[in-house]
Amino acid sequence: MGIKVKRVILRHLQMELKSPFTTSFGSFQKKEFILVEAMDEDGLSGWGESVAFPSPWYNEETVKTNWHMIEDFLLPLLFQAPIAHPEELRQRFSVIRKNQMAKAAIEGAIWDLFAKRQQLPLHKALGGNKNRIEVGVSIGIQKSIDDLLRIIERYVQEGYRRIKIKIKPGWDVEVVREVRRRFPDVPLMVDANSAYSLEDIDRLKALDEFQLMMIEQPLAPDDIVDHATLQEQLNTPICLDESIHSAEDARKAIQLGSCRIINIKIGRVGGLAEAKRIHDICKENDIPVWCGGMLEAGVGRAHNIAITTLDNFTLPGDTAASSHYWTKDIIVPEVTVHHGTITVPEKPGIGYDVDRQQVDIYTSYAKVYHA
Ligand SMILES: O=C(O)CCC(=O)C1=CC=C[C@@H](O)C1C(=O)O
Ligand SMILES: [Mg+2]
Repeated sequence: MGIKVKRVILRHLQMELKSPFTTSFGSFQKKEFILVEAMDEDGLSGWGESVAFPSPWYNEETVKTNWHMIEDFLLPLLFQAPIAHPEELRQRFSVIRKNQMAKAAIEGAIWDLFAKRQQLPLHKALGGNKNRIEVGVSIGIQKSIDDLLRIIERYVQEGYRRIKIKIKPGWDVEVVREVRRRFPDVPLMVDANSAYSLEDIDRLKALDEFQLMMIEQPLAPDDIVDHATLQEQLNTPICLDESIHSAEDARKAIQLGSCRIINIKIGRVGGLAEAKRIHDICKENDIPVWCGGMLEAGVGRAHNIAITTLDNFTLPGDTAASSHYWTKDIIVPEVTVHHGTITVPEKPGIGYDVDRQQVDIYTSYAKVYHA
């Protein structure tokens, strides 16, 4: 018997980050996002989180475009017919071009609902096979190299399994050299968020001497051709983030040799089902994957933990502890990291309870939609 979604509540939340997060394209002090609650006939709730930011810096979606897409296009499709399995939504939503983050927010809530109805933890419903996952941490651009070194020191001591730092022209080779001098053995990677072009090839080649695990998304967000040219000339593996929106994109990037690693973000690729497909294609081609982060609150973080239990997620992801971002998260218990690992929760669904009181505190407005 399929899932009949009776009601969906969209909430607009605002949460203050403990410290600002700065990348090559901008700085965030607070997180503004849409939380999705989908209810079935039995009164069970499934939860999803949109990872779109308020401004279209990382990609073209925003909180407002997501709200519009969900309200005007995706909810009518969702309410149209019962859902036997959440994987059906990929097909049902395919009449809407792109808008992956909006689709993923709804699909995530339905996966949670589906798993709860099956009395299964989400990671089992997805076919995962780990009870513990390894995680790293992503550190934004800092005011000074000394500040950066101090922050890295703290996370290395906390046991995070790899350190990712953000780079941009003017904050790259010299910074990485200092980090390596101080931490010669730490698993280290850099993320450029598309701040370079092929004209910067010498600068990027200069990073080869630092034994980086990878360089994430050095070139344009819509490119896989120049990345192939660059990868040919670099020893360091390129990891694609912004350029991969689907399993088809992954197939083409692998075929062209544009990368040796892929960062999977559930929101960027349109949901858990597509994330799984990318995982599978990468696995067939010996391309390791890891789970990226979008400064998620607890619900999105729980989805990230679940997908990371698939076996080709062999590299530590960006899923840091709740306390790395928030004074108080929206789930109970919060996500905690011990010796660089997270214990995968075994409760049905996303495995954490949503703290409704905390959600209310962060909610600026909400709207209820009936089937
Ligand atoms: O801690 C996290 O959630 C990861 C943060 C992170 O690295 C990113 C968040 C948001 C946009 C990007 O700058 C980015 C990334 O590109 O991976
Ligand atoms: Mg990235």
